[in-house]
Amino acid sequence: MILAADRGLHVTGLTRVFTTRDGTVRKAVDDVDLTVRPGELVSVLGPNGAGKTTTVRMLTGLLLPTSGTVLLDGHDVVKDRKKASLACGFSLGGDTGLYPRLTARQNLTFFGLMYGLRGGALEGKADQLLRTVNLADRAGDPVGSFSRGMKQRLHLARALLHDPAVLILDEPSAGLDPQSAAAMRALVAELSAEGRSILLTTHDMREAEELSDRIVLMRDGRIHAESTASALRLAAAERLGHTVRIDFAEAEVPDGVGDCPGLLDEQRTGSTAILRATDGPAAVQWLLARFPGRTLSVAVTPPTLEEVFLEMVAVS
Ligand SMILES: Nc1ncnc2c1ncn2[C@@H]1O[C@H](COP(=O)(O)OP(=O)(O)OP(=O)(O)O)[C@@H](O)[C@H]1O
Repeated sequence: MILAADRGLHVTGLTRVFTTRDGTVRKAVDDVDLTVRPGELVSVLGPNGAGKTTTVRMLTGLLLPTSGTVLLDGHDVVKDRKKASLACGFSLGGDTGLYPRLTARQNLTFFGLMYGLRGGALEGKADQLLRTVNLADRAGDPVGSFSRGMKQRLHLARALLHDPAVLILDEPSAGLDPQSAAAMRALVAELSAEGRSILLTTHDMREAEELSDRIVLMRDGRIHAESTASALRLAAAERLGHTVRIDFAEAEVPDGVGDCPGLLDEQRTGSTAILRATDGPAAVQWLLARFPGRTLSVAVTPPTLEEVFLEMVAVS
């Protein structure tokens, strides 16, 4: 029996060291702790080389950790490989993992057999998943003729064949056109709402912010920060300041705006000023008191997730 506390993904002290041919030792992943509970969606963001792919490969059992543990619904990915693989579905994208000469349905049938599905149950599951990922009308076409977006969707269907509790998705919408990417996000959100634990990597800040309960920022193999998108943005505001947009009810931004306390930067276009201030709410108060009845609208926003990310990358 799996205890409720063990459900989902639990990673402790995960470390992977590579030794290159010239003898250089590189810690690609360094002491990573991570938990994704049932129904939670966590996005891992990081610059190229941060260690995301190496982490994902260890979570899915494709790469042995140097040290640390990965539990998938309570099953150790190294010691209890079979049960762990039944608890986890993964979609790593790309051309590997699908047979190009087989049709979409034949691919799902093949992998379904490997998971122990048979006969009507297997056929039913394959049909249901083909509908879920919107490929029912292309079920009989060879996968080699599929676009990248169609392959991404088939990868996801493959990952769902055994109805896993944990889903690991490496850049699920990479390279997709905006419409296909939006459809993929909607699908991932549905799978999360079903109560699965989902961990995904992405370079798309909007995707991360839209989908995630929590965001993990990785750099140099380590977790640099982990929180909700809004908490990360608010914390960054203390360092980077807020953006204050103020529209005046007159043709031009009046003189004196530049005297706003804590001003870091100022841009003016016609009757609109966009300021960067250390304390946004205090700046708004000051502006409203300084220009009473002369403003149409004022909005204060913390740094965007992209700005949080760029700040992390800049600090080395
Ligand atoms: N097989 C390997 N041998 C040696 N070094 C490796 C190996 N695989 C990865 N690395 C190194 O480990 C570090 C992390 O790589 P990884 O591919 O995990 O990063 P990533 O965050 O997924 O990057 P990207 O966003 O480009 O996919 C990099 O410095 C990389 O060069």
